[in-house]
Amino acid sequence: MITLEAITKQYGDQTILKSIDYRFRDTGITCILGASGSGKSTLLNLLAGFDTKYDGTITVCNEKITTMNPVELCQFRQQHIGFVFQSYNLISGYTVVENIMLAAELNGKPAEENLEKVSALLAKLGIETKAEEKVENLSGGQRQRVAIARALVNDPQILFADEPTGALDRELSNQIMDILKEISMDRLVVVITHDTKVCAWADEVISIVEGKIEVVSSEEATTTPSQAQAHTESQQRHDRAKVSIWKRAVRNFRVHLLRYLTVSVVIAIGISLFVVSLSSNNIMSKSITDFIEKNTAFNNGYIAIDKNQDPSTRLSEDPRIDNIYHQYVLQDLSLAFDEEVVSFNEKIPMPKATENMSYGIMPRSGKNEISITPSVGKKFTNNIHELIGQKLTLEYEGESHLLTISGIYNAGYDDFFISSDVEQSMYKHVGEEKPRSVSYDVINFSDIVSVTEGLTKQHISTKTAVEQVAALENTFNNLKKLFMVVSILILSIALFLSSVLLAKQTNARYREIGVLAALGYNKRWIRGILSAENILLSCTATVFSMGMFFAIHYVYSLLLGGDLIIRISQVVITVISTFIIILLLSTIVSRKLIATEPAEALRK
Ligand SMILES: Nc1ncnc2c1ncn2[C@@H]1O[C@H](COP(=O)(O)OP(=O)(O)OP(=O)(O)O)[C@@H](O)[C@H]1O
Repeated sequence: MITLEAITKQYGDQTILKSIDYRFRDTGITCILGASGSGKSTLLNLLAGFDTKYDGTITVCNEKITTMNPVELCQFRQQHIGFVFQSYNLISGYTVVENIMLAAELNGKPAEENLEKVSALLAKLGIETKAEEKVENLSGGQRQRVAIARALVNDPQILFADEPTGALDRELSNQIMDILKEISMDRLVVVITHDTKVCAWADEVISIVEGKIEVVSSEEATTTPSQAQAHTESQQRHDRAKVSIWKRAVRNFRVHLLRYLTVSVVIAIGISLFVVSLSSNNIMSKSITDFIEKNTAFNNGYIAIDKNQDPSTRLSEDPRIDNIYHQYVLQDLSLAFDEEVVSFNEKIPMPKATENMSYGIMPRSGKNEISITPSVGKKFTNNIHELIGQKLTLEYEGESHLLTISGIYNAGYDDFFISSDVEQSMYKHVGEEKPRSVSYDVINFSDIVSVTEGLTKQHISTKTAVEQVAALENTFNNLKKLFMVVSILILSIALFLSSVLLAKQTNARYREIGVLAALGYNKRWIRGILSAENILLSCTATVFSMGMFFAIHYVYSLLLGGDLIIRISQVVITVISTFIIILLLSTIVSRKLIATEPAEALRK
C-alpha cells in the first residue's frame, strides 16, 4: 500500500529521516511512536504529499507520489487518503453535515447520494442527531467522530490520524480507537501517537529512532483488497468534480459575516468621509459663486487720475481686465421717487468696491440699477430697506433714466452708484473736461488679487476690495486644505484598520485552508473561493460606503439645511475606487494564505 525507498528528509543541516526503506501493511492499524521531535509528523507530511522536498521515492496505492505536481497530489489525496487530526480541524460556523460534505463534494457524485452516505456514517458513529448542529457546539468526542466521518466519506484506502485521541479522556479515547479498529478491517489506518495504550489496538507498531524506522511489533498482514478498479472510477469522478466556488464563498461570507461587516463599515466611514471632503470643494466653489453674486462690485477697480498719469492704456493691455472707462464729475442731477426729489449739484465718481452694503447689492451692468446711501433713502421713506426693488428716476441733462434700487450702502452722505453702462452713457454730455478717475472690472474673481498686486507693483494706486477677496480666498483655501487633510487622514486610518482586520481574519484561516488542501482542494479552487469572498466583501463595502455617504448627506441637509454638492462623476469614481481598493487590499492579504503549503498552514 505504502512503500518508502531511501527516504531522506532534511531541514537545513538537520537530517530528520535517514534513508528509510519501509513497506507499510495494506490493512489494519499501524501506530507510529517516537519521542517528541523524532520526525513523526514530518513522515506523515511526506506520505500525504504535503511536503515534496525530500530524497527517495514514495509509492502509495501503486502511484509514485514523488513525481506528482501539486494539483495531482490534491487529486491523489481526495481519492486515496483521509485525515483525522488531534485538534479535529473542523470548519467553525459550518454544521456537521456541511463539514463532511466539504470532502464529499469533491467525489463528483450527486449531492443526494453523498448526503445519504453522510447520514449513514453519522448513524454508524452515533452522532446522527447532531447532523445540523454547528461543530463548535459539539463535545470533543463528538467533534472527533465528525472528523472521522469526514475522513471516511470518500472511502479512502488509507486513513492518517495524527494524535486522534490526544485531546480526549481515556473512555472517549477507547471509543475512538474502537471505531478506527473497525475501519481498519479493509484499509490502512496510520496513527501517530505518544500514548502507548493506543498501541493495544495496533496491528503493527513502529517507532522513529534517530531518523530510522524500527518495528516494535507486527502481526501478520491480511490479504490486500484490490481497489484498482474503484480508483480509476473515482479518479474520473474527481476530474468531473466541480467545486461550487460561489456557493462556498457565500457560505464562508455568512460564517465570517461579523468580521466582513466590520471591515465594510470601517472602510465605508473612511470612503464616505473622503467623498464628503470632495464635495466640500464643490460647496466652497458654490459659496464663492454665491458671494460673487451678492458682492457684485468686488471685481471693480477705481484709479484716481493725477495730473500726469492715466493708467487706461496699461489697463487695456491686461487681458484679465475689461469694461475700462474714464469717469467724470457730473453736475446738476436729481433722483425722484414718488413725490420726493433729491438734487445733487455735482456727482463725483467714487470707488465702488470698498463700500459696505447695508441692504441688497451694488448695481450690475446692463440691469439699469442704482444703489443709494441711507441719507438719500431716508429722504424717500423711513423704512429704507423697503426701497430695494423699487424704481426711481435719475434726471440728467434733460434725460430720464428709470432705475431699479438694487441696494443701500453705508456712506454717511448723499450719494449713489448706477449701472456702469448707464453711467458711461451719461458721460457723453461731459465735453472737454478732464477725467477724474478710471473704472475697470477684473473678469475673473480669482484674478482680483493678482491684478491688484500687479498694479501696486507699478505704483498705480487702485481702490479695490482686494483685502476682503484675499481674506475670503484664504479662508476657503485653508478650509479646503483642512477638509482634505482630515479626510485623507480618516481614509488612511480606515484603510489601515481594514488591513489589520483583514490580516487578522486571514491569519485565523490558515488551518481552514490547510484542511481544504488535506481534503483534496487544489490551489485553483482555494484561490477561487477566497477571490469570490473578496469580491463579495468589495461589493458589501461599496454598498455600505454609498449608504454611509447618503446618510451623511441626509444628516447634513437636516442639520445645515444645505445640499452636499456632489457630481455624478465623483459618485461613480467613489463606487469604482471603493471596489478596487477593497479588492486589492483583500487580495494582497489573502495571497500569502493561498501561497502557504498545506502542511505549514495546518501547523499554524
Ligand atoms: N518546517 C520545519 N522547518 C524546520 N524544522 C522543522 C520543520 N518542521 C519540523 N521541523 C523539525 O523537525 C524535527 C521533527 O519534527 P516533527 O514535527 O516531525 O516531530 P514529531 O515527532 O512529530 O514531534 P511531536 O511528537 O512533538 O509532534 C523537529 O526537530 C522539528 O523542529
